[in-house]
Amino acid sequence: MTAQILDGEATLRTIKAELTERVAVLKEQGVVPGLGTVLVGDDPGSHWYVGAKHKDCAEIGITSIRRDLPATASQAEVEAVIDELNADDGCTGFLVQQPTGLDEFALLSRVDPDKDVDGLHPMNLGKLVLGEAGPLPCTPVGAIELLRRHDVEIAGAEVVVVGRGLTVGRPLGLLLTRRSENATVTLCHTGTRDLASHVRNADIVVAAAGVPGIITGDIVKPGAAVLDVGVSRVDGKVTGDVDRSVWDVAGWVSPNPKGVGPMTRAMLLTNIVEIAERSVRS
Ligand SMILES: Nc1nc2c(c(=O)[nH]1)N[C@@H](CN(C=O)c1ccc(C(=O)N[C@@H](CCC(=O)O)C(=O)O)cc1)CN2
Repeated sequence: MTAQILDGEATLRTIKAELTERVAVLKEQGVVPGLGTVLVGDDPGSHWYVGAKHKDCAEIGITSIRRDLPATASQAEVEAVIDELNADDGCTGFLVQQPTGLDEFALLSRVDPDKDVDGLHPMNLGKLVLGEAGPLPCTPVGAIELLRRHDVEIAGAEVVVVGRGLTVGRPLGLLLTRRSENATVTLCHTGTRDLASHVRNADIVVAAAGVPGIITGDIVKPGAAVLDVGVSRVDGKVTGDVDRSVWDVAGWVSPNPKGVGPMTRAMLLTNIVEIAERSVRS
């Protein structure tokens, strides 16, 4: 068996085409959505991600504001830029690219929750826990959208999420257990005693551990959907958590790159457009 591909790049292209039409409608109503990004330091990966986000915006008609700060920037200097974007009417929403090397909880908390396009402000994470509407974190919601758009059944599925980080594992567990998704989730992490026994039972596996090759074919249920969200750099190349042997056993695999990464960008664009649409309605 060779698994089918959960193609994030093709899905990003489809979502961009849908959003281009929604941005055009907003413009007819006098609203031009604008994304702001705050980038601290010289990390090449972060520079690539931020560059890609601005390119995506330009392609669908969203303006963007880029604030790049040196690695020597202090907490207070970054917070001053956040205050500036909070007050800027041309900025529909913005994000602070992670990692910054600074106090990230303080930075996230300082972003106006109504402009939080990453869905990572404590108030918006609280809304997710309470089941209230609000912007959702881009990578976990992107993983779910990737499954949906390839007709992988989520309701009733046994899902194993490997990794308990703030941007992927923890919010993904919350999202998948909402009534709208209705999955049963096991959240595994570095303290899990027998990872293989959990993965063997799963209809859907989401690997976000950042450990290259941690998910191997011998521990995957035949026909399962396996999403590779882990990002490590091995000899300068992006390497995921899913070993090549999984492709011979699984029913679906999201490659890495070109799987969930592009979906993170698609959901960021969606969050910006939704915030702009809400501003028209209110
Ligand atoms: N403020 C945030 N910081 C970070 C987030 C986030 O959601 N918000 N997530 C990651 C990085 N990230 C978005 O910022 C991101 C990751 C991956 C991709 C992507 O398209 N990747 C490509 C490959 C890129 C490469 O070759 O390096 C792919 O998977 O095909 C986009 C955005 C951490 N920080």
